[in-house]
Amino acid sequence: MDSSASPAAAAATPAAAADRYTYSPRLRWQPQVEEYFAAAYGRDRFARISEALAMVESKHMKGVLWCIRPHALHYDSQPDQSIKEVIVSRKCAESVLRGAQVYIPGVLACSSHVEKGDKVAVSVAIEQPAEDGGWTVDTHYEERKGLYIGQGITAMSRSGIFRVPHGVAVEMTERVYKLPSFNDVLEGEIFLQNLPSVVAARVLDPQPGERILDMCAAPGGKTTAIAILMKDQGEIIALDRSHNKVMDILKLAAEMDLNCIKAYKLDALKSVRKTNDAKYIGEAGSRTDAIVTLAENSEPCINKVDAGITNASEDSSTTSVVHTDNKRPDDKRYVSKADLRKNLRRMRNGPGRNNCSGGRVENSKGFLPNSFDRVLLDAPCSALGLRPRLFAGEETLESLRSHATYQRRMFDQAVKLVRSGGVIVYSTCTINPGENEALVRYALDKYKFLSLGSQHPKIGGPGIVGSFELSTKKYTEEWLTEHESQLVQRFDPSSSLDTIGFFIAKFDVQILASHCATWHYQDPDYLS
Ligand SMILES: C[S@@+](CC[C@H](N)C(=O)[O-])C[C@H]1O[C@@H](n2cnc3c(N)ncnc32)[C@H](O)[C@@H]1O
Repeated sequence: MDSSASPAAAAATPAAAADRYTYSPRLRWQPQVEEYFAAAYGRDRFARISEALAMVESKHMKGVLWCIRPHALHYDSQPDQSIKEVIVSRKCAESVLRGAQVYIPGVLACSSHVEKGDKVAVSVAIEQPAEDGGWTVDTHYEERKGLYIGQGITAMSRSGIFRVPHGVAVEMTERVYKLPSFNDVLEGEIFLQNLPSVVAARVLDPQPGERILDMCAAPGGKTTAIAILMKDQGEIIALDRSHNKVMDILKLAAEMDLNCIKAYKLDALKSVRKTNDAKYIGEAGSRTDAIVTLAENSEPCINKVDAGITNASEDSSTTSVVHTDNKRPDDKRYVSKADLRKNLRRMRNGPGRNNCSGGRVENSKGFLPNSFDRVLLDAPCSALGLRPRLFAGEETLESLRSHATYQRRMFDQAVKLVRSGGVIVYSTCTINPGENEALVRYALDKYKFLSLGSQHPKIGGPGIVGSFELSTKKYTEEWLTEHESQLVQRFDPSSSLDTIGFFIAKFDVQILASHCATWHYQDPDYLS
C-alpha cells in the first residue's frame, strides 16, 4: 500500500471528466497468449470475448434473466471542490464490481484531505506494460479513463485508511453495476450458481441411489445440485484438497439439509486408493487391467451394500481377500478390517454432516477402481472464463500448459475410478482450449473405451476444431474434429447468453461384454 500516493488531479473540463468517469476497461494479455487465443477463436471473436470478460455476466434466476450493463455514473463533487478519489487494487475492484465494499487492504491511494464521511470516486489501478517487458501498477497513472467503478462514502479519514490494517474503507453508494445483494437471503433455501454450473450437474445426469464422485468439489455448488437431482438418495463423495474448503462443502450440505453428501479432504491426484494389488491397475490405457482389479477387489458402494449385505459385511469372512500373485499364496493382501468397520460405523451413523465434528474433516485414503457410477471432474483451471476479470497478463503459454498437465493427471484418476458403463463429466471455467478441447483429444486418444456422449441440456455452443502450432514449431496442440466439436458444449462469454466462459465434455465409458460378470457384484438388483 502506498500511503503517500495521491491520485492524479481531477480532469480539467466537464467533458474530460465525463469521459474519465466511465467503465470500459481493456483486458490485457501476454502477447503470446493473445496470439494463441486469436488463432483459436479468430481475432474478432477473441476481441469480443476479451471485452465481455471485463464485464459482469448476466444473472439467471428461476428462469429469469437479470441482464446487467454498466451504467454511466455522474460523479458530482461539491461545487468548487476538486474530486476526491480512492484508487483500489484490481482484485479489490473485481470484488466491488460483484457487490462488495472497499476494504482497507484493497486501497492503493487516496486523495489528500479526505475525511470520514466524504463522497469519493472509486477507480481501479490495473497493471500496465512496463519498460522491461513486464507489468507495473502505477497509482499515479494519469489516464485512468474508463476505470471508474463507482462512488461511496469513506468510513474513515485518509490517515485512518493508511493506518488501520482491516475494515471497510469506503461504503459503496453507487456502482457501475447495480447488482442486487443476495447475502443471507433465504439461507439454505437458495444457493446462487451461474448457469453453466447448473448445466454441468444436469449433464452428469445423476440418478437416485447411485454412487457419484465429485473430485474437486468445494465450495460444493455442483455437489449440492447433484444431490438435489438425486433426491438426496444415494451417495456423493465430494473431495477437495483444502481442509477449510471441505468444511465449506459440509456446511453448505448441512444448510441445505442434504444427507447423501460425504466430504473428504483428499488430493484428487491420489484419489485411487493404493492397495497392494496396485500393480494390476496398470496405466489404465487398457480397460481390462482396471476391471481385473475390480473383480478381485471390489468396494461396493455403500447404498448398494445397504440394499443387501449390511450385516454380513461385519463378518470377517467377507473381508476382501486379494491374491496379488497366484504363484505366492502366502502373499495375500487384506483390505484393512479397521477401514471396513469404520465404513460400517459411518453407514449406521448416516452420512453428511456426521463427517464434520468439532471443525475437523475426515481425510480419505482414496477409493477403489471402478467404484463410482459417475464422476464429475470440475477441474481447477486457469479460470480465464470468470468475470469480471480486469487483467489476464499473468498467464503465459507455459502456465496454461501446466494447468493442462495437472488436469490430465486428474482425468487419469477419474478414468480409473468410474465403472464400466459409467459416465465422466469434465468441466472448467476457462476459455483456454488447451484445458478444454485438448483434454478431450488426450482422453479420446488415450482411452479407446471412452466416447463423447450427447449432453442434456445443451445450450452452449460447439467446441473448437483443428489444432494450434506455435510458430517455433516446438509445440502443437490438437483440438477436436467437426463431429466431436458438436458433442461438447462451450459457453462463450461474448454470446447472447452472457455467462462466464465454461466448458463441458461428457464421456461415456464403454461396457465391455467380456467383463459383464464383474458388474453383477455392483448391480443393486443382484444385491437385493
Ligand atoms: C473449480 S473449483 C471447484 C468448484 C466446485 N466444483 C463447485 O461447483 O462449487 C476447483 C476446486 O479444486 C480444488 N483442488 C485443486 N487441486 C486439487 C487437488 N489436487 N485435489 C482436490 N481438490 C483440488 C480447489 O481447492 C477448488 O476448490
